[in-house]
Amino acid sequence: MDTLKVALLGCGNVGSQVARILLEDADDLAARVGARLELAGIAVRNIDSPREVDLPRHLFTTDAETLVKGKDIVIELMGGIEPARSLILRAIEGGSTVVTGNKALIATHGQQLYAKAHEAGVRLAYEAAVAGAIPILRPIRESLSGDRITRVLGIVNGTTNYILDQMDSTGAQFADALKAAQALGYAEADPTADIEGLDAAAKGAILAGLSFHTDFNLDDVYCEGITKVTADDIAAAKDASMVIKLLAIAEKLITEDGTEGISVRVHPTLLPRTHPLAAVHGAFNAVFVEADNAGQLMFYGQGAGGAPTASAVLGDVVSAARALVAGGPWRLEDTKAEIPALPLSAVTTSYCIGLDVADQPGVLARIAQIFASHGVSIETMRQTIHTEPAAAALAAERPAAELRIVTHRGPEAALAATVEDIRALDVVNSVISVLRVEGV
Ligand SMILES: NC(=O)C1=CN([C@@H]2O[C@H](COP(=O)(O)OP(=O)(O)OC[C@H]3O[C@@H](n4cnc5c(N)ncnc54)[C@H](O)[C@@H]3O)[C@@H](O)[C@H]2O)C=CC1
Ligand SMILES: N[C@@H](CC=O)C(=O)O
Ligand code: NA
Repeated sequence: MDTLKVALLGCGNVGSQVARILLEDADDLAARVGARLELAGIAVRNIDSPREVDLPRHLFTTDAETLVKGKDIVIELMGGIEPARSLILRAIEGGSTVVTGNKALIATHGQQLYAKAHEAGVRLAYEAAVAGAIPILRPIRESLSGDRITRVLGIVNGTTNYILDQMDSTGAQFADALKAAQALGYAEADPTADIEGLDAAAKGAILAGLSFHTDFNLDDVYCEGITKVTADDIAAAKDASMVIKLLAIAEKLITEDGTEGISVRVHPTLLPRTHPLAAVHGAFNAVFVEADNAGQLMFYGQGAGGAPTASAVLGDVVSAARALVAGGPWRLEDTKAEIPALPLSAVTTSYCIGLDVADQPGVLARIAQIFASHGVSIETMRQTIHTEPAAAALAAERPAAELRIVTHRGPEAALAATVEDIRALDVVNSVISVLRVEGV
């Protein structure tokens, strides 16, 4: 039986699990591939760092550049842009198949990497980059390639879903929930990427690119993270039988002037508790795909964590290794559509606006008048009289009330302008929160 040489770059949460599976399941993998996958080496920063998985010391090297030379398959699990990008380019130029889980890299330098892989006739696979263990990229790229996708909507970041879920179900504080997500191996090396929505935005760009056969990168994605979501927002959502989730949404839209475009956005979103995505707990992810002929599909599973993500990496490795054994050519999509990315202002959505207002006659009428002036229609309005007035109300020395207003769907630009005009009203102490609503 032939042997395929595999280099592994990075031995953290995911890399260590990939190494474990390559060694423990070597016989099974060989039977599935038709060749043995020989782990030739693992590039690390420090050979003596403690690791969760016990791996043979002779495999470790700090010389990643030499390790990638002459390998059939290079697996990149270091994360970050450099030196991951240069090492991947070197591997591609050397004729190696590359498997990576690095969404930050694919969403920023994907086009350069695909072009190089295309030129070299090698495969670049990254199923682990989006929604961890969930097979989502291959179904979009292959199973749905005969259909027309119109919308992709999902929870694609495990860390933020874990944090929001803990805050909702146990009343945990944001910082404690984040620490737990880090300890469980869900968070990025710098968790800012998770909580500011950038990780989900990178995944949104990748999903949009494959779904709409065009090139998108991180800059095309409107991105809002969860750092402004407060315990009060979560409690208010609960009162209204809603839940807050960080969603990535990519959809095809026709603008007012008839132009077709794609909107890709990531933001905290209110969903009814009866919505299927509301039942996605912990670090689980779920992605809805809507296509012209298939209708609605939902993909669900573990979106983060060492072993689940390693499963997706190994899936790509086995698939690429089989292609190498069969000696068949690897074809990437040749022709791309050129559908523009649309700004957030082109989107139609619904808002839930939380306001701290003066509790006095005429306030509701003045607020309602502003909605009317922007053509935004109110669906529900809920008023709570503060037992403990907010700081802004105390400063204004007047009784205060909290309003939660949910609008009907309307143009994002009109909704945003409405909020700005309301913010300027003298009877409004503060705009407590603005959350978009889906699924109602
Ligand atoms: N942890 C997760 O749940 C998931 C992670 N990913 C992606 O997989 C990749 C790896 O993630 P984790 O394993 O969680 O990260 P990690 O931070 O646990 O591991 C990365 C490892 O690479 C090593 N490394 C970094 N730069 C290096 C260099 N120049 N030379 C040698 N070693 C270097 C680090 O020392 C560390 O041990 C990232 O791109 C991440 O976005 C994708 C899906 C899920
Ligand atoms: N940090 C990411 C890891 C998987 O992509 C997440 O929390 O989802
Ligand atoms: Na995946």
